[in-house]
Amino acid sequence: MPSIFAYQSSEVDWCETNFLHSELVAEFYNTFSNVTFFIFGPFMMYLMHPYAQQRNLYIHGVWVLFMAIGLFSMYFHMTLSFLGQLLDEIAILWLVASGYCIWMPRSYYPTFLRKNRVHFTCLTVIITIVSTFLSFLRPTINAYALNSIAIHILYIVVQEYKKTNNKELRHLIQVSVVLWAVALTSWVSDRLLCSFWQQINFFYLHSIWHVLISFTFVYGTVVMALVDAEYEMPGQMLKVRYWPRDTWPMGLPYVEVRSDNKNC
Ligand SMILES: CCCCCCCC/C=C\CCCCCCCC(=O)N[C@@H](CO)[C@H](O)/C=C/CCCCCCCCCCCCC
Ligand SMILES: [Ca+2]
Ligand SMILES: [Zn+2]
Repeated sequence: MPSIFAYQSSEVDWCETNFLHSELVAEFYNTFSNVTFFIFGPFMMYLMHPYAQQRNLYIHGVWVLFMAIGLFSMYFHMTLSFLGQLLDEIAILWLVASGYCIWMPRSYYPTFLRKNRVHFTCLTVIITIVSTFLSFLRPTINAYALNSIAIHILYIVVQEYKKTNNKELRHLIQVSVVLWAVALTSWVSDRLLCSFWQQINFFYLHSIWHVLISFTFVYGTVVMALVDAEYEMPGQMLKVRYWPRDTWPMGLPYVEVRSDNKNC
């Protein structure tokens, strides 16, 4: 039985040809396409700092986990080791869990929790600890299980889309869903249609997934911050801004906190 650190000890192997560009890096493009996690992580931490100060400083932990995913994902694609695979998947699990604890609107909590965020956080942490142990049992299904969490997030986002008249929020939800749908199509296609992609020498779908899912996460956090603020930050208004310019057709969204003076 190979060591968990050994190159190619994972049962998962992505469509990109192994060791094509280097003897040390198994999947070159899949490894270096994780660079977006290292760029967006610290940058979003900086842009969202005023919001985190007002709402909850634990939000910075989300960006730390996001960067940890980039690091573990790089290690995984570089080695295709079992340890790399598990670290990557467990970090994703904890990122999703921390997103739930911070931003899940109370109206979606199970009724027995009576809209208590502390109790919801405890329940989420217990489920996440159990899932962390379960992830060792059938490692090949972990990624599919993680992707299926998107169905629940999508349900919440669609409900909030139907409720809101906020044009900025509606636009951000539309962009997030399109980004996520294209990202997921790339991920699934790399997994299931690899022989076709190899015939036409196009091995980049999983790299495209890395870039698109990191953009989805940035857009998704701004969506959740706006939804959450409607319930949890009365008297304060969140204004959506884009880096580097609000007027550019593409940019990184973030929120600015303003006092709501409509009662003055
Ligand atoms: C109210 C709750 C809000 C919680 C928001 C949490 C959203 C999490 C979104 C993105 C997570 C980023 C995951 C990046 C993974 C990158 C590493 C990677 O590629 N790993 C692969 C192996 O290399 C692995 O196979 C990937 C597994 C699948 C991970 C799926 C994560 C769930 C994505 C859920 C996105 C829902 C977005 C819906 C937007 C409207
Ligand atoms: Ca490969
Ligand atoms: Zn990956």
